[in-house]
Amino acid sequence: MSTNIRQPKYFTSEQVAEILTWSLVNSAVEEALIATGTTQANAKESYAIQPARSVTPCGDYSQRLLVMPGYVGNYQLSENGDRINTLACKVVTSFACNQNLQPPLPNILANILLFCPQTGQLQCIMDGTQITAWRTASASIVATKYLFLKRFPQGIEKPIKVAIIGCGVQGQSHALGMCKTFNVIDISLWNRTKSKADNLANKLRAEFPNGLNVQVSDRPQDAVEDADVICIGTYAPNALISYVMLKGGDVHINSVGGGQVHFREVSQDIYDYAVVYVDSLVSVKNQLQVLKATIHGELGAVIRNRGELRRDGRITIFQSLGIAAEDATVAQAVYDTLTNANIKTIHGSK
Ligand SMILES: NC(=O)C1=CN([C@@H]2O[C@H](COP(=O)(O)OP(=O)(O)OC[C@H]3O[C@@H](n4cnc5c(N)ncnc54)[C@H](O)[C@@H]3O)[C@@H](O)[C@H]2O)C=CC1
Ligand SMILES: O=C(O)C1=NCCCC1
Repeated sequence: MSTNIRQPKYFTSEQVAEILTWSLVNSAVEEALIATGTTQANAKESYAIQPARSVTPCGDYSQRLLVMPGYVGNYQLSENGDRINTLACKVVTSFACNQNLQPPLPNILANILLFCPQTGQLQCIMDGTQITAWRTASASIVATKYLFLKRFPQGIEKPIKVAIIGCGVQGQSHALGMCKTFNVIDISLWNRTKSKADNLANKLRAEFPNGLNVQVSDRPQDAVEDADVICIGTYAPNALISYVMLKGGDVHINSVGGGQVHFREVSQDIYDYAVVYVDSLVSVKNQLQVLKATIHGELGAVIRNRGELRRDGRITIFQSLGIAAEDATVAQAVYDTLTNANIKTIHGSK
């Protein structure tokens, strides 16, 4: 039998990295968050179908394979772009031992499979390691914009002080993304091994030579004491920050670390005072049962103006679990740029 099946393209980590910019990733991730929460095909709105990811422990829980399928329908990658559909599946491993290898490997390694949404044929496999780092920071950026900066008259122009707790892959992408996207005047870094925070500080000073004050802190409490926005992403099994460490007034926390013992890096007393939003309520059922917090709603619902933004919530937490729709829309934007398809995507500086 003759066959029209074509070989999928393969895009390396270097090819993907060439394309990634904060404006491209932020708009793709915002679309994914908006689509999440509507699961029905709908002529007017975007929607997303993303079953709970499967997790296969490989020996013990510190080594896991996660499979994250997602379909995002009827969405736009840019304001004037056509409405498109994307079918993708990220296959990602999280092996905590990788950092001890010589030379070290990232703990989290990913590939994204992108399929033709009409035929189901595999179009390409692209490295997803960079995309995971960028899209997770980007979800925190979108959360900071809608849950925090929109509270103030200056909006995204408001000068802010940021703290980064954990300067691994996520800490680095959060620091760079926050400083590229917002008016960050001060950034404080803390990491268990101080040299990692020092390295990130040097990188930030080189990248933002004017107007950004970069500090390395000896303790988490020193890093967060003046912070408006805190980004925390570690494998810590115990709380690293607690309520008394926070400044009074408005504070927003992006909590991305899952870790081996789930979701313990922010203390219970902060959850008790905070208004908590998530990326996906479906994921909460599967992954967040251990968390003793009332989940107020999905970030996407706030963006769509369907979900209420609680005005009395002076402390907000964006509890990020990571969703397939984010990987799908970013992978689509990268694919379109690399292949010149749907080319009305937005580009910007790195
Ligand atoms: N929400 C999401 O979408 C995603 C969440 N993650 C989670 O983010 C977290 C960080 O991931 P990566 O940056 O890729 O890892 P990484 O290994 O690059 O960095 C982890 C950092 O945490 C610190 N750390 C580890 N154990 C600690 C402890 N007991 N106390 C204090 N600090 C500790 C390390 O010093 C390191 O700098 C992990 O929990 C990971 O599962 C990762 C990807 C996506
Ligand atoms: O969303 C993701 O991608 C991941 N989340 C938790 C850790 C592994 C990757």
